[in-house]
Amino acid sequence: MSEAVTRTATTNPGLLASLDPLLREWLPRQRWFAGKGRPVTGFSLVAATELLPPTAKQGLYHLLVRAHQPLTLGSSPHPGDCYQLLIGAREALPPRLAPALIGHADQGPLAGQTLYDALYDTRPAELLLEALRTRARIGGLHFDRDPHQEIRDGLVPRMMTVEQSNSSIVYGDTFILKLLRRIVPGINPDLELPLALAREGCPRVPAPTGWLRAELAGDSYVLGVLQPFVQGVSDGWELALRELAKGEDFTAEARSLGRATAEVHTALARALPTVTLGHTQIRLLADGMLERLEAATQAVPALRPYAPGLHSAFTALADLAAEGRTWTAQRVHGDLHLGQCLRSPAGQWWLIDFEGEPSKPLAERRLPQPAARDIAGMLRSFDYAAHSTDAPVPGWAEACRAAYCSGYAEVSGVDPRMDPVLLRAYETDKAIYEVVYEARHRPDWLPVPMAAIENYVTSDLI
Ligand SMILES: Nc1ncnc2c1ncn2[C@@H]1O[C@H](COP(=O)(O)OP(=O)(O)O)[C@@H](O)[C@H]1O
Ligand SMILES: O=P(O)(O)O[C@H]1O[C@H](CO)[C@@H](O[C@H]2O[C@H](CO)[C@@H](O)[C@H](O)[C@H]2O)[C@H](O)[C@H]1O
Repeated sequence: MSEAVTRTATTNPGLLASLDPLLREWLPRQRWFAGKGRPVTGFSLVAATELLPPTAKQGLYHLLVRAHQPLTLGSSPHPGDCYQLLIGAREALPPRLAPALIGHADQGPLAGQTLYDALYDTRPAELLLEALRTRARIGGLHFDRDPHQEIRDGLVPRMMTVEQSNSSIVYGDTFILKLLRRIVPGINPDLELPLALAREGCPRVPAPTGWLRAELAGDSYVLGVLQPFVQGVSDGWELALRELAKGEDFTAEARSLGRATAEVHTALARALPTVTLGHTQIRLLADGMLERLEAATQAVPALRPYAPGLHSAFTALADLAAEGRTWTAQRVHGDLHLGQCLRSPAGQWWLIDFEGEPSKPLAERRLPQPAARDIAGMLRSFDYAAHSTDAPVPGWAEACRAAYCSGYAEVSGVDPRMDPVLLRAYETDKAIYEVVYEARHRPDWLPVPMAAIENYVTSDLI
């Protein structure tokens, strides 16, 4: 295997001739495809790296492929998002790889071969781990690791089957490798923040063991992060729904989650620069929220009747800044919700997935922001859980929200409820984001954030 990973890479633009017709069908169906609802008008190959010696029987290609999509119907094609793909080619697929099928190529260099998503396949997955272990460099792909953490040989890979925005492979219940699907140049917070937290010795986040980057035309792209796999965990979302179904209280867990969030925020504020936000910056923040509201009402017409009411949450924030109020901003998680929190059987909470909101530009995701942004995300999540159950428990979300804020205050010394205008602005912004997210990805869930939207415009309560 090490022979394979040290081979010189080749770039083969002809591959697209084989892939194009198949990707047009397959790519838009993937959960992680970011351009849903807009037709794909073509592809261009950003990079292609052969990871196995091509034989008549099997091929393995690491590809970065740009999908061209017009911004709106009839407009000119825009450069499009770039996706990371690991494409396998075989004469025929064994039944265990049926879920990975992309299609049968009938043109180009791979004509006659069956193409599939090779992350599901054992040998390609092993090869990625081996490359990280040996710090391999294959063409523009740089595999690296923390020299202080050992990566054992012989760990058996399995593809994760949970709903997620990227794709992850678990190795022998010891490591988890997340391969980012939509990739952008620059420092990715999904690697940057866990590395910074590891340096601070923060025990609430798994410390990165390895990482995969691409160096292309002077730009660096983070493609994947390997972390220790926390065994036997349940995520906060599963736990919350389980307790709700039993009509059980979740406030002890919510409080402990508030404490864990504050631990992470405190460590991030120590590890990376903080700034003070004054009138100008808060005005920009509020303007951004207003713009997102405007864009969301275009995308989801059901939001339109609520727009004036939602507007006031953002103007109230700008008004406060105009009166001279300032806020501290720091690096934050950026997309915190119950599904990003894992609880180990020993009762410890771990926070994962520091990518931020994937739809936002990287530079924006890396800006220091008030910690209230993450807190608002979690508060929304308790509300989501309460609205997603068949057996609603009156007051459940409110009690969890209060316990979470109390736990947060116990560790940080700051109770988020003391800043209701900021919290409300962030919660409203998050609920609007969720409306767009659900409309695009899970239309059946749209009523959940819509209920919150309705509530925000009819109540003053946080
Ligand atoms: N270190 C870990 N230990 C155990 N499970 C993990 C770990 N990291 C992620 N997971 C599992 O993988 C899922 C997806 O991870 P996440 O980082 O949220 O990916 P995505 O960005 O694709 O949504 C999580 O919901 C969790 O179930
Ligand atoms: O894929 P990610 O976890 O990075 O985040 C995206 O998907 C989430 C759904 O899987 C979405 O979260 C929303 O639904 C959750 C329940 O499934 C709920 O706990 C969250 O509060 C709610 O925001 C998230 O917004 C989106 O970015």
